[in-house]
Amino acid sequence: MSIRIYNTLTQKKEVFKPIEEGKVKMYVCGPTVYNYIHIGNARPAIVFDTVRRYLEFRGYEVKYVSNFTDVDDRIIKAANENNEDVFSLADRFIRAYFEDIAALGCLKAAHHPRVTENMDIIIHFIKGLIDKDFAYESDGDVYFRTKKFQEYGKLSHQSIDDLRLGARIEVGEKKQDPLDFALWKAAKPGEVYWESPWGKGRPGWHIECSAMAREYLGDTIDIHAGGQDLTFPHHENEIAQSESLTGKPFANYWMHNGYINIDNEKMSKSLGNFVLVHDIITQHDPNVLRFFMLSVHYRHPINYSEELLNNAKSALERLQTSYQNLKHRLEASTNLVEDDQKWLDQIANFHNQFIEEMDDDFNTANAISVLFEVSKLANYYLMEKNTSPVVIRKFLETFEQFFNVLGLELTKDQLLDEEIEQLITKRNEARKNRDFHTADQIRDQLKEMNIVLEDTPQGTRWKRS
Ligand SMILES: Nc1ncnc2c1ncn2[C@@H]1O[C@H](COP(=O)(O)OP(=O)(O)OP(=O)(O)O)[C@@H](O)[C@H]1O
Ligand SMILES: [Zn+2]
Repeated sequence: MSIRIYNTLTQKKEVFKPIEEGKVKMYVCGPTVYNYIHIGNARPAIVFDTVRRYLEFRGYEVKYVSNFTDVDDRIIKAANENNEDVFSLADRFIRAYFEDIAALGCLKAAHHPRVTENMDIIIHFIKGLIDKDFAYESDGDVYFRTKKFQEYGKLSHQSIDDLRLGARIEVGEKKQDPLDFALWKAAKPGEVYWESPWGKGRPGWHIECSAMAREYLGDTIDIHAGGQDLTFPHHENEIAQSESLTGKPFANYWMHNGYINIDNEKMSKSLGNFVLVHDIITQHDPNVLRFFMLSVHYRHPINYSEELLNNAKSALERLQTSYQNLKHRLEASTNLVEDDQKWLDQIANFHNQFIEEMDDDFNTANAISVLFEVSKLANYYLMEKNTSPVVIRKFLETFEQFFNVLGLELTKDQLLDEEIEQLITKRNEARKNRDFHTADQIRDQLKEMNIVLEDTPQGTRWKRS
């Protein structure tokens, strides 16, 4: 079986064929760093990190690049409001971004290029477009000549004529046609600027990604990704710029994640309806947030609520407990049992199912359902009187592999079911011996670990609070 990817460009799932066998070049549009990221911004980071992990699991060597937009209007505004210079503000939020996404289990990219460190290659790219008459200078600004790129609209499936209907030239813009967009913006007085052949200024947003993707990955890349809102105009413009310059396709597969919504409205900084990753990971294990995101297919919207996050927490804990119980039992299993093969076959079957689901456009939601099937089978197996280390190890390995592909952690500071049972037995013995001091100590120790005991005529019951 091969991996199939839903390609926004063709609006179809397509079999994935890399440009170079065994290698994948992948570019994911990164954040504009003027604030902490909210959980909507975290979705592309988590989703495409999982795509990368899965491609690596399937044997590809992935070169993953994700940029920082570290100069733009919003950054300049935030820096002014904060009485801080643009560079130090951007730097602060880049550091915060790395901390947040590392907590969420995202691997580092091969490169995290910043716009301000790639000004030469951006200016060079713009010059190339002017030389080919795909761009023109106008009073210190440079604009892309959109109508010259015949295929404009192919990613967002809109015709140039339709787009023209909605386009206006804003006050202060010096373009020749309403569809043209800025590649270089002349600096306003007092603004941060870079020298260029067109005077002091800074780049437009779209050109940055075209230039940096080409610099770090080449003319044509395999996968270009980002949130759904980037399809138009950002990615459409990236295609126009890159393909006009090189005459080659820019990216073979375009992937877009759906929104994180709150009360069915897109979470965004401008609407103020956001939950910062920075805050939420002080209250919840970041693994829970990652698990929550991956429980839904990446193209579907997620309506965020605290309740859903709590459900994700219990679901993840069920899987983790199952793993812990297996681990605990491993030491106690010595027998090779005759029907080992029957269990091993069932586990292998789940293994194949997991791969089938992930091959199908990275369906993490269904892959997680397979994990629950593995866990159900494991719990059932642990009820057997004789267990074999071979089978237990296979269960453990399966959990470890799948959790690793999803970027999730299996262990946490929690007592195993069997450890709890042992402590309860010890406590009951102490009570029988009228050693109430020890009995109380055990009860307190368990309480600290959020385990509540209830003594009933049938014996002691326990639950996690
Ligand atoms: N609510 C959301 N759900 C999913 N992805 C999102 C959401 N909001 C932004 N993104 C994605 O986050 C990534 C980083 O985007 P960026 O830093 O430009 O944020 P943004 O779109 O400006 O956010 P905001 O709309 O809150 O200002 C992009 O890939 C973008 O598509
Ligand atoms: Zn981009």
